[in-house]
Amino acid sequence: MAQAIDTEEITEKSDEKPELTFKSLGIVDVLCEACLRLKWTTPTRIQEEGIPLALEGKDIIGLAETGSGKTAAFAIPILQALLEKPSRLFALILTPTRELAYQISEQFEALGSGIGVKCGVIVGGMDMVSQALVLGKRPHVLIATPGRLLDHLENTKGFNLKSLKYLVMDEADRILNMDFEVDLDKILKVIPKQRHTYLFSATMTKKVQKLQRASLKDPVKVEVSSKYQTVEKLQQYYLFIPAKYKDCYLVSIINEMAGNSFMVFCGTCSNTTRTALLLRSLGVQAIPLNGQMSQTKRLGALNNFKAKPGSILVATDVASRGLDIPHVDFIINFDIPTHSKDYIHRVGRTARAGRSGRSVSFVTQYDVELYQRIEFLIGKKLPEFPTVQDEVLLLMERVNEAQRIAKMEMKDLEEKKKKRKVDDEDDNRIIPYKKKKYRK
Ligand SMILES: Nc1ncnc2c1ncn2[C@@H]1O[C@H](COP(=O)(O)OP(=O)(O)OP(=O)(O)O)[C@@H](O)[C@H]1O
Repeated sequence: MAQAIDTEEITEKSDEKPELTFKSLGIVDVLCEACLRLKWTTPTRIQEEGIPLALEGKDIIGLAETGSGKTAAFAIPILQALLEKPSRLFALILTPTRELAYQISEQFEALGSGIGVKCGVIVGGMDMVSQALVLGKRPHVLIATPGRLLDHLENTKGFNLKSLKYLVMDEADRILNMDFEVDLDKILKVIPKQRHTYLFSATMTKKVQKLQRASLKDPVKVEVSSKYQTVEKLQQYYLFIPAKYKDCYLVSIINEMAGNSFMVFCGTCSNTTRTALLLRSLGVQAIPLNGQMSQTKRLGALNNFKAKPGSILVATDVASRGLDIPHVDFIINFDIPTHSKDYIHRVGRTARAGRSGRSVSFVTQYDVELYQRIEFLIGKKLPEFPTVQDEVLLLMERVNEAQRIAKMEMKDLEEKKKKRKVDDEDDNRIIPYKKKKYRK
């Protein structure tokens, strides 16, 4: 009898799966401790599958849904390699937007705090002096938007691209669809062949495969989601509305769901400004974010939104990729995205790291085809968001007044902008050479 109990115990124990931890993936203690400080106890799937391969030295193409921890999937192995062979200018991370570049830098710093990692960020809109200052500090990890990066790097004294051991393209499909391909070709030529390359995104394109054939050495594909998968815990809806009532429906949903943090996506920069002004005149905390804003204003807007749960970020697709703001619980596609793939990234700003979230896409009589393309891409038919039109239209009078105020304020802003332009042109006449150089 005693014998039988023993055997049962042994069988039970050997059936147990060994606990999955960062340590069990081969991560050194100092980095495991950093993960624990961030309250990450278990690796996510892309980390579980990607990190061991990266530690073996493989090149990786990683596909995993939004909010699934791809940043750490490439950051942890790079930090571990850096710890083994400390060297300056060790890794170059390319990413499509400025906000994302700073976010990635913060994540590297949080994970690498125990090993004293130094990060530098170079983004569009920075002048040459600031860029030179960043490079002058010779960071271990350089995070950059591609832009004219290589020209700057080549012209910077003492900067040797040959020291780079790691190249990452975060949101790889987006980077490869930007206008920077010439730069990329150059970068791939200059960085030594024995570099390690990681391409990560929640969506992939043929271009990534092309690049892979052209310049990666036998990469391993780690696909833990399908190409166009949205997050399981995200409740997605559409809402069919006549174009002339759009504003009313937006205000109605925001009123009804007051207390939630929203991201409202618009198709143009000017619509983000107009919509934010309209919401503000109705007493709603709305913050615009678009690519026409200055670097300082963009970062300010984002920090403002992050610091104020319950507020509303009204943004173009400049905010659709990669931004990780855990408290976002509602996405509104006020203008339907023209590229269906952007839909996946936009709605992926909520329901991150296992949380739940909701999204609603406004579809007017002009958007039906675009919307059908989205449904086809994600492979599902979405339910309609429940609203009562009669109740929504009760807001009409207040919204009309807010529209009028927003229109006037837009006009004011445009006039101010025109005046600034004239002032700039005057400046140009005084110091034409300097201005030209800085504007490049
Ligand atoms: N192992 C983990 N356990 C718990 N949370 C994690 C873990 N790894 C990462 N996270 C958290 O998950 C969130 C999303 O991570 P990240 O921004 O890297 O996602 P992503 O896959 O790059 O998303 P996107 O495709 O939208 O860019 C972050 O807040 C991060 O802190």
